Amino acid sequence: MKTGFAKVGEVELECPVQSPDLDPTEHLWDELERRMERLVGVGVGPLAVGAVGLLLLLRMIHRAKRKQVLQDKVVVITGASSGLGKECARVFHAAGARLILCGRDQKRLQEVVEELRVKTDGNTKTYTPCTVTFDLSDTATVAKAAVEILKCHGHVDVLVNNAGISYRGSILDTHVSVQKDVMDTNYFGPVALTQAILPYMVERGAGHIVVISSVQGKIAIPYRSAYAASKHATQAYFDCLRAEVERFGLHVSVISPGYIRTNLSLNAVTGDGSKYGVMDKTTAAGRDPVDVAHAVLKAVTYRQKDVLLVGPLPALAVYLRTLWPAAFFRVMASRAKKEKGIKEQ
Ligand SMILES: NC(=O)C1=CN([C@@H]2O[C@H](COP(=O)(O)OP(=O)(O)OC[C@H]3O[C@@H](n4cnc5c(N)ncnc54)[C@H](OP(=O)(O)O)[C@@H]3O)[C@@H](O)[C@H]2O)C=CC1
Ligand SMILES: CCCCCCCCCCCCCCCC(=O)OCC(=O)COP(=O)(O)O
Repeated sequence: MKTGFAKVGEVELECPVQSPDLDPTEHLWDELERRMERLVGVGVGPLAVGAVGLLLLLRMIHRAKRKQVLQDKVVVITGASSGLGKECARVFHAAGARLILCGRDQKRLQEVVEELRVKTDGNTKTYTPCTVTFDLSDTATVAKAAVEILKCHGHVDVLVNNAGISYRGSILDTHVSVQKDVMDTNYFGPVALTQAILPYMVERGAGHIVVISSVQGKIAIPYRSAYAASKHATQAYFDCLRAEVERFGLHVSVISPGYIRTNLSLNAVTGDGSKYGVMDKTTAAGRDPVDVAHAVLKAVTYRQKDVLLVGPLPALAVYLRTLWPAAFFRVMASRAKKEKGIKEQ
């Protein structure tokens, strides 16, 4: 699909154009005109009409761009059975992508497929997703899973490495095997999957790899050693990848959210490998996964390289870690003592 220019008054706007003689944005302009006429009809002032018109115009341009980037594209999502992965499945499906949903539990994946099978959007051609079941922590089987994935549609346009597990525990009480397990799921699994699919993307000279990291990929907080380490490693690996594959026309997005309202804390492991099983207040008060899924879609649409999705305090912590590390370490040490109920000297 090419990019062309649509003229509105004296302003030239960049919009996607399918071919020189067929402009898919034409119906958008008609719709905009209809809506404006309706607004003028109910007596809204010209300035308000202009503002609403501009917003509608921006939304239409965004939708056209999204369609251009995602309609019919093959999108693989790991951890699609729940939480953020499930929401990503919903938004990428609605954008017209051909989905390949991955997880360990075929029954739960199938429930997502059934939900999406019946959901169709009038304006967008949608597809029934495929599923591939495998355990990311078993890196030996990931290459086999990649073959299954590639069999679905013959190629992959977008790989969303979303699956992950969290951890809670003090380093003193944590088995090294737990450190390794978290690293396998959150780091070596996505690395193995990415490296199995990458040669096919390079061969086609097209592809976008997304990884869901965390703000804990940028700052390390106490009692999260295994998780923060896996996310720091993730950030580093995918930053290297981005630089290395740019010359093949491939794109890499690292998404680093703060707390999201999912089952992440319920599913987290502790220092002895047992399930934490608690819905933390921070998780319950986190962002709506739907909003985060839309941010992932936006990162793919606009090829954003590094997206930090946090409030002002964690954002400040990220800058503090770089610009004034001593202050950051003080805050973290004090946080560690507070969590153990130890009074500051
Ligand atoms: N929730 C939050 O506060 C935040 C989450 N994130 C990140 O978002 C991502 C998604 O997590 P979220 O949706 O919150 O949590 P959930 O626990 O709801 O989802 C995790 C998903 O990962 C899958 N998964 C876990 N272990 C494996 C494995 N060994 N092999 C294959 N799949 C696995 C699970 O699938 P199944 O069990 O069916 O196999 C599940 O679908 C993670 O990478 C997480 O680190 C980042 C920042 C904040
Ligand atoms: C001089 C001014 C100092 C101000 C410093 C502010 C320091 C604030 C600390 C902020 C810490 C933010 C931690 C955020 C953690 C987070 O959002 O993690 C997201 C996840 O990945 C969730 O995982 P978890 O398993 O930990 O729930």
